[in-house]
Amino acid sequence: MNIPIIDISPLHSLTIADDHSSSPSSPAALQKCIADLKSACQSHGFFAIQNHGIPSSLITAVRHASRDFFDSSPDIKREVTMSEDYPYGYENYESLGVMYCSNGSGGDGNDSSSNDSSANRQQVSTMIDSKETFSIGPSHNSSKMPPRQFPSHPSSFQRALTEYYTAMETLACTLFRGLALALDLKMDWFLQRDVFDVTAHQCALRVLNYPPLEYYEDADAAGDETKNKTVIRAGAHTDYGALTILLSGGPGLQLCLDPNQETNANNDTITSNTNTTTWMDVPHLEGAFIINLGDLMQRWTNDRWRSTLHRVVAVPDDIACDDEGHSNNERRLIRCSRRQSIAFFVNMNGDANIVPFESCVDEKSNPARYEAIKASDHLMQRHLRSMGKQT
Ligand SMILES: O=C(O)CCC(=O)C(=O)O
Ligand SMILES: [Fe+2]
Repeated sequence: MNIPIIDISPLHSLTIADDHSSSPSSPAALQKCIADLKSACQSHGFFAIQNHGIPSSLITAVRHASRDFFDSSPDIKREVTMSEDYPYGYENYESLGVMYCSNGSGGDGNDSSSNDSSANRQQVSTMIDSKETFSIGPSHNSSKMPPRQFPSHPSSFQRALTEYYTAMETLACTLFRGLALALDLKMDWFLQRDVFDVTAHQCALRVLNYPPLEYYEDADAAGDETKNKTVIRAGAHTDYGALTILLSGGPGLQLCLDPNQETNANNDTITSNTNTTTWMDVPHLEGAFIINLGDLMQRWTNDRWRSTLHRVVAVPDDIACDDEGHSNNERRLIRCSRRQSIAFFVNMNGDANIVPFESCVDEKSNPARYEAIKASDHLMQRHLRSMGKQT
């Protein structure tokens, strides 16, 4: 089983057709694209997109600028940090990571949205797991978010992130047209001024850096799924907003296929039997973006579309023998290279009123499961919950 790969070129011509400067792509190609989107949103809430229109030069520029930033001195990196007043900037998560046997376990237990019961996990050793991120918010004042701040170095950082952010806004609009049609809404439904407006949305761009890591594994564990250690780089979680446009930094992203993952968009009724938790590898496809739906979209669609639990695990890139006498096949040194990802979290206008879509509600057979909520209140609720503060 794999996530679907969807060619979104028909959505671009749909946009161009709007201003009558070009003929739309064939109706059949558009219909297939919409049907593929609908099916992916209902089944996994995850899909890859091709022909997205983002120039590879822009992607390379952000990758390089972000690598140079994370390679800078701690002083530079801490010039702009996340605080109560500024929910963006630099964050360094140095938590005590824990390795588990992969006997159906998952999650690092650090994330409040992780749904594992620790009773069923077998801890085999501990290690320091680290991840650094830098985020920016919208540039416009009417988003009610604080103005953007950048570190003084590298000089290319501000420009690369700013340009990438703008390109992602455009891609989000293109995707929203397709998603609206998949929900039997008018093509520009999501792009209304009081729903997702380029002068009022609260999208966030985050560059992520997972440093390289090394650990030992018993030689007899190699190839044995029940003995292999699973090293978690980002704990199991769902994303909060409408959708995420992810440029993955290599293999390691996994989504939860657990049929017992009973979750709603508030994430407050998650249950999971860890013995049956199944994680599916999301393939790393060079040149494609991974799209995953967030909790807000699940809420909006009255649980018809899915915000799926996902995590990042370390994937060994080579297995070397320890040069300190552990080459006798007792222990193997596992090396995992650095991972750099770029996530664009598509959040609606703060004031957007999120009421389950009529097309997803039936008074008798499938009544609305959620009250109306302002998009900014939903984000705040999810944020507070992730910090362990119930709302
Ligand atoms: O690093 C990745 O590829 C995934 C990151 C992620 O899921 C997130 O930041 O929400
Ligand atoms: Fe995520």
